[in-house]
Amino acid sequence: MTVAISTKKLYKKYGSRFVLEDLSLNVEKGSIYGFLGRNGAGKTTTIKLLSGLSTPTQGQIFVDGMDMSSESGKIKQLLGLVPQDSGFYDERTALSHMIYYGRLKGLSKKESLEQSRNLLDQVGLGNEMFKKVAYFSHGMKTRLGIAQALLNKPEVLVLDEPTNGLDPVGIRQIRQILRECNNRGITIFLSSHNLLEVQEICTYVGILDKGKLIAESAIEKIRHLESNGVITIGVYNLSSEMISLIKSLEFVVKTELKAENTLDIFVNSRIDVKPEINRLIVESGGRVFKLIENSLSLEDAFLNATGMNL
Ligand SMILES: Nc1ncnc2c1ncn2[C@@H]1O[C@H](COP(=O)(O)OP(=O)(O)OP(=O)(O)O)[C@@H](O)[C@H]1O
Repeated sequence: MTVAISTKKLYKKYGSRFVLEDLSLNVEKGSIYGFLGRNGAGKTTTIKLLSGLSTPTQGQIFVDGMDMSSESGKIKQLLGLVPQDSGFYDERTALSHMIYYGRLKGLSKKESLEQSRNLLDQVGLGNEMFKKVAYFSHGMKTRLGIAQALLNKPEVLVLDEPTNGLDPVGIRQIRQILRECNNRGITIFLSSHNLLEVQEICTYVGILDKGKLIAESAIEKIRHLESNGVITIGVYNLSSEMISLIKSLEFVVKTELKAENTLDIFVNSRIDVKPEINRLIVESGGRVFKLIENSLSLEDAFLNATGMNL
């Protein structure tokens, strides 16, 4: 794969405490990479390192093949950052804000005006460009932050929890904007603790837990980390012997008793194993009243991977 961002054995220490340890991640060019982790896992710390706002205690960062330690200036040119709290000047209009940042990024007056107008249109703020930022909603500010990051045509867009605190309409707007950016070839790296969000938009996911990358993969594979489906079986006369028999099946990862006679069976198999489970129960004298299969959500995969549901 062609790599847009990679880190090699990255460590970050605050005081005597490591908040990132041995972090080696690879973001494929053209992908939408979801960087998933709980509060305090180290997502913002990583984003600051990737965008050159902070330096690692140890390890290396490469963006588009360039080493951050020696070429951070060039990297900053091709990377657009949307931090969690973009500092906007309340008294400026959206357009004057954009032009100001365009100039800071080295664009000429004309280029800056042209790009600013186009980008504000792209993020749905075309009709609000003469409004002061002070009157913007949280969602509008997030969209303005994205427009700002897109000035000077970055190849990679890095966003720190872009949908945090937004309502469903705001979330959908951001998702749409990011998809359009990605369709134009921009690689997207976004952090989130919202599993559904990541599942909805990302093609790749890395799961960060207490400063360590515990999984990184195409989203479909993460979903299949331990089990790729949950089969719920209801048996009128479910017994502990029947549960033991089910547990002994090769493709069964674990079981969870939901109610007196209902069992969730986490399976890892590419073929439909319901008939085999049904046969086993019936042959042991069980009277089955329900047998359904649900695919495992990313949340379940995440909880499995972090061991939080044990
Ligand atoms: N400047 C700092 N000095 C000391 N500790 C810090 C500093 N910045 C972050 N930390 C600590 O590093 C850990 C990781 O923080 P970070 O903000 O990267 O997590 P996060 O995954 O982005 O969390 P959240 O989802 O809450 O934003 C936390 O324990 C935090 O308290």
